[in-house]
Amino acid sequence: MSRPIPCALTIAGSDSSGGAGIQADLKTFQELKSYGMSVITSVTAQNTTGVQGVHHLPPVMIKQQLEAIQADMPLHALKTGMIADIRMMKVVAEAIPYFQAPYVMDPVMVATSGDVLMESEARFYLREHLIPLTNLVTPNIPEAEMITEKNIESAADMEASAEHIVHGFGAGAALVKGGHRMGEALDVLYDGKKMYRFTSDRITTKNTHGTGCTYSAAITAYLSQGVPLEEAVRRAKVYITAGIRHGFSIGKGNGPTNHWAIREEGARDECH
Ligand SMILES: Nc1ncnc2c1ncn2[C@@H]1O[C@H](COP(=O)(O)OP(=O)(O)O)[C@@H](O)[C@H]1O
Ligand SMILES: Cc1ncc(COP(=O)(O)O)c(N)n1
Repeated sequence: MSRPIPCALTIAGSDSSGGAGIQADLKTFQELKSYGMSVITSVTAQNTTGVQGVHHLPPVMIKQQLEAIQADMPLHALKTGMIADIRMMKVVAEAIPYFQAPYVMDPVMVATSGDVLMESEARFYLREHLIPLTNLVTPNIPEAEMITEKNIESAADMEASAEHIVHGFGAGAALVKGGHRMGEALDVLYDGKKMYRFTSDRITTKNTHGTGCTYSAAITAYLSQGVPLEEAVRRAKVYITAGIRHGFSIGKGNGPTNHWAIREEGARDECH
């Protein structure tokens, strides 16, 4: 009997330049051999220099997309990215339990370019109503600080933040990403029992558009294939590191990650 095809869903915003959002997620699912599906929350007019315009889809249309998938499609893991306001978050929060699949949340608040992608009052709704539904939350340092309302200076602070997000706000697990610090690119994972550290060398590059989207999509793809959480993060860290190392210098601003890198590199494991 042939194995069922792993199916992964992204609920996120569209990035017209193809580096972040829905486009990054679907490229990652495809590259990692999961069947990719999408629910679009907002359409952004965006390129490597920033976000020029945003149009939010009506919540009823987000609901319809979710119902279309629920009615017909198998699903083995899902992720959320940009969900800009409370009305959209409500629709997503109602739908998640019906999928009965691992849920990875990338709490997208501000783009690499500095453009705001989530209304400020929606942050509290996300914390109270969406985080408790997650199997994993993947904040970068500014997002983790926003969620816990505590500053992060050191690696120990990152670990305390991950614990706080799990025990204080009910996430299944938390991966606090250190892309915004100096030195080694350290991420910490806390799964409610154990703390893990994932590190790679820091790569000198401006091409980091879509790194958070790509990383959480890679974790989601591996989870859809039944890979356990810690191993899924370990493999996703290898994927994103290769993608950043071989990022594209296209456009005038922050170029995107390279989804072919891992194939071309032969999955060289440079993370520990
Ligand atoms: N310059 C870099 N060199 C190596 N890894 C990086 C670099 N910048 C970010 N990363 C890694 O990319 C992933 C995404 O992290 P981060 O940039 O913090 O997320 P976000 O895109 O959400 O801001 C993390 O694994 C982080 O450690
Ligand atoms: C539609 C959309 N979703 C998410 C991001 C964040 O991505 P990043 O912070 O890595 O640029 C983005 N720029 N656009």
